[in-house]
Amino acid sequence: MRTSIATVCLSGTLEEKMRACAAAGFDGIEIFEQDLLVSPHSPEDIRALAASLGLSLDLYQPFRDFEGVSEDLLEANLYRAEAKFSLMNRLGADTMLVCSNVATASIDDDGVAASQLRRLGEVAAGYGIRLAYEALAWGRYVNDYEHAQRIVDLADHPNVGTCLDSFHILSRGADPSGIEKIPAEKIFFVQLADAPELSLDVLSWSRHYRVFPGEGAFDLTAFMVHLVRSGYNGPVSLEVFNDVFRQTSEDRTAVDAMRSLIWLEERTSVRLAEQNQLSGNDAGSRRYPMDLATLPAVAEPTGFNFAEVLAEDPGDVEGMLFQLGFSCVGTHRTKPVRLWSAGGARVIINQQQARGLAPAISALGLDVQDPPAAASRAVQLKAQPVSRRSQADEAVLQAVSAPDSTEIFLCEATGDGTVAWAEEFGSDGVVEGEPLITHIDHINLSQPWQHFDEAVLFYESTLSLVPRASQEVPSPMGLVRSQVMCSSDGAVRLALNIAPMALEQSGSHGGPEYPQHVAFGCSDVVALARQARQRGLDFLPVPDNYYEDLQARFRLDAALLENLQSLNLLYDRDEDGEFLHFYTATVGNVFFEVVERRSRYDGYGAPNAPVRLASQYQRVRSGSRDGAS
Ligand SMILES: O=C(O)c1ccc(O)c(O)c1
Ligand SMILES: [Mg+2]
Repeated sequence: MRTSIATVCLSGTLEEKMRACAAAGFDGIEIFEQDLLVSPHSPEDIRALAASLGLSLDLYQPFRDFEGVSEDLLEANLYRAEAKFSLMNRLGADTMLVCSNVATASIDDDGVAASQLRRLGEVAAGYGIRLAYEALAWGRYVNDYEHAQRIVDLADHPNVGTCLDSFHILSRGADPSGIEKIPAEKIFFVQLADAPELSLDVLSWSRHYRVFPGEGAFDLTAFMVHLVRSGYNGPVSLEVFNDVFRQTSEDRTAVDAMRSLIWLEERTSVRLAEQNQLSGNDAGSRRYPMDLATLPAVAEPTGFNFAEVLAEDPGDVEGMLFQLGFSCVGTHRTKPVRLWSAGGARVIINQQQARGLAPAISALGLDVQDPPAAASRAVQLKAQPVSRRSQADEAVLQAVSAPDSTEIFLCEATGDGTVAWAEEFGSDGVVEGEPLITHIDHINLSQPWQHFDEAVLFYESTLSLVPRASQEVPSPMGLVRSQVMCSSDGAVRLALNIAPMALEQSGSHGGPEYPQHVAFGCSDVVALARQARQRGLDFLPVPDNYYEDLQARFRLDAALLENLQSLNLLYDRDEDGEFLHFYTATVGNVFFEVVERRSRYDGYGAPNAPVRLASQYQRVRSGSRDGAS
């Protein structure tokens, strides 16, 4: 599949955008006219730059408000078009996007629109240029791709074809299966964009909220399946108007964009094979002109192998682990790194390269079936491989860096509770006795607001974690958007939170910049909390108002309520079961949670999240670990 991207997707100058597209691995680009108009470089310079970067100039766009106009206006429009055709000849671009008229059309007649497009096609032919006619979802008379196609058919000129844009088609709820009926040679160009579900006028939705495939709610895989079946084999181009992408690093956005397209290509190939099998076609013998690349298929992760906290001075964090019932299993034989363990939960405390750093979650390990295949898939999806110094005889660990810079280690699942690498700590990683903590239940990673969509796409495409419904949690610093990403059996759960901006700024007055946490699963949270209290654990305090409300909502047994309140435990209940949990104080940028899931409770105590955020905020404000409790 030939990949392309519109320059309008990215921030920066035209030159910066082009370099970012090339570095991310795109085959070509669409030049958005505005980017050229404001550039100090001549069309010839841009042509030469594209050639030196190995980028084809697949499209020049947009040409607006052409068809359905009076004869006077048509003359002016043809004059305007001819200027663009000669410009395109200088650029070396041979396809121009003509979008349906939104402003100046006065004649609602397909015959008129078609004959005017035909005249434009005749002029274009003289310049060797093809016109791709696109129905904008808010076009005056033409806003539907099948309507645009009827006009292209009527125009009946070899230089006049269609541009399909998934946003305009899917935002209006149109059925994309009609794409298969369009002759492939009449599809001159294809643009892809996804979008979140929003109730908004379609123009504002399109201009501000488009996202890359896989980051929104549209079924772009189905769209692509119809496109492949049509026989189309031209560029598949991303055209994403997004307020955030336009103001953040173009290099980073281009990589996010490329990841979305590689992943879409894979899912399309898988969906096509499934559908061919269902309909009795032999998938292998069924050939379409478009070649679809695949990725190493990997099974979803089966559990957390470890969490790692980086800290220059880890005393407080290790103290909390001890208070929670963890034991120090050993120190690494060559590095200032210790392994702490309780049941199947392992926490690595790493003092290497931690100078000046407050404690923070730096890495997590996932159990996977085939670590090299999982790492190779992630790297093909543009994840940065992580290299860590290791001795010749140490286990080779596969790892990649997530967009939030957490390092994700892909570890071999052993199934018996041991881990091979623990040997380097002089142990098999299992501690004596029966700790109440059994495993890592979930890990919560704060995400800078501008990289949230990228993070969700990353974790879903590279690790096969599936997003659950997202939540909005009120906090004193603003609304916190929370997105859980989960393996299907819940063995791996990541909770991604947008860090509100106020929290970012709180770093300047000594508070946590992006506090993140590890939640441990436990078999008896009341007993564990009692033991932790005896050992002097600093619990996150919970206000009395919370317990009054809890009683009003759940009519708890008096003894349970007393237990909860005296131990700073939080509580939730739904049709599936009950959830009891507590939080520790925050040290640097990290804190811990302990949870007990009763029956089949599958959530995270969402109604309690505002209580936690407010209590943490109180502590940051009061500037002491004792807070206002
Ligand atoms: O929003 C617009 O005007 C616009 C312009 C060109 C396109 O290809 C498009 O999909 C939208
Ligand atoms: Mg478009």
